[in-house]
Amino acid sequence: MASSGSPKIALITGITGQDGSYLAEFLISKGYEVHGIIRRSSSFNTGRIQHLYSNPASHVEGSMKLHYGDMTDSSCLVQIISSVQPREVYNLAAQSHVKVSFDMSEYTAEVDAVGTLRLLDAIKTCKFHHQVKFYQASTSELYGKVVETPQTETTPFYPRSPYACAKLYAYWIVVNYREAYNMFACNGILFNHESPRRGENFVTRKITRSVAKISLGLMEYVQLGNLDSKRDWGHAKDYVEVSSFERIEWRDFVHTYRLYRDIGHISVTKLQKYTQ
Ligand SMILES: C[C@H]1O[C@H](OP(=O)(O)OP(=O)(O)OC[C@H]2O[C@@H](n3cnc4c(=O)[nH]c(N)nc43)[C@H](O)[C@@H]2O)[C@@H](O)[C@@H](O)C1=O
Repeated sequence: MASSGSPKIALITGITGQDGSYLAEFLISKGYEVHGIIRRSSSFNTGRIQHLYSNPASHVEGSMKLHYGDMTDSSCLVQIISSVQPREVYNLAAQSHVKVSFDMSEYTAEVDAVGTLRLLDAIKTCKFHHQVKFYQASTSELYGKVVETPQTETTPFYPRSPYACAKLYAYWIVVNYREAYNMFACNGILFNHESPRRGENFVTRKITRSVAKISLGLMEYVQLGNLDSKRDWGHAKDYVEVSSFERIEWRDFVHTYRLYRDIGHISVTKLQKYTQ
């Protein structure tokens, strides 16, 4: 167990993604020992965190350690939690593409919904549920067919995709673990957030990449789908910092939400601390 002088230990699922990479950077800059779970792939999938290796050429890890695992594999989650002994767990792993969730709905539910349960259960199986702070990357897609605008923590959910339905289960299982086991478990409901590291099949990167290609004469036009969609956009770097327990410890979170709202975002970053 880490003593007070030891670095804080955080485990991030989805560390190779846009948010995972920014969160890893942020926590490392705060002196954390960061562990990440990566899926085995025949090609390297660590492009976004490559610069966090102490020696990128040889993949020698610095204050970041990677573990092979998968949200669909309970035993590997138990094994990783028991060996890492994290104090903070950030669950950012997901099949995160809304359109793809209609094509791969069962897989989306396995990873996004049951995967969250597996991770919580792994923490409990290891008997770490009273010492771990757990953050769940929740989503504004829970509001789906919105019931009121702007949305707040009390706005009813109305999910409209297999992705949103899976994330709704994850949201409630986190609440349930908090209430049933008195676990410090939080949901951060994040609206769209973008960056140069955004996946290329999300609409922002699709447009920016297409514009670049058009300007270079490599493409004639870009074809889009539904142009009536409305989104609230922020920068991923800001969003993960607000979501980290590093920030929550020194700032009242509801105040942070108000700050966000007051400066023009309708983003609701909801972190529900358990109440004794
Ligand atoms: C908060 C939420 O945010 C993200 O979900 P998303 O908003 O669906 O992401 P997007 O950037 O792919 O789409 C934005 C909107 O733009 C529409 N759209 C039109 N034409 C195209 C088009 O050609 N491609 C794409 N991808 N979208 C298009 C599309 O139908 C949608 O209405 C994920 O992080 C998700 O994980 C999450 O939690």
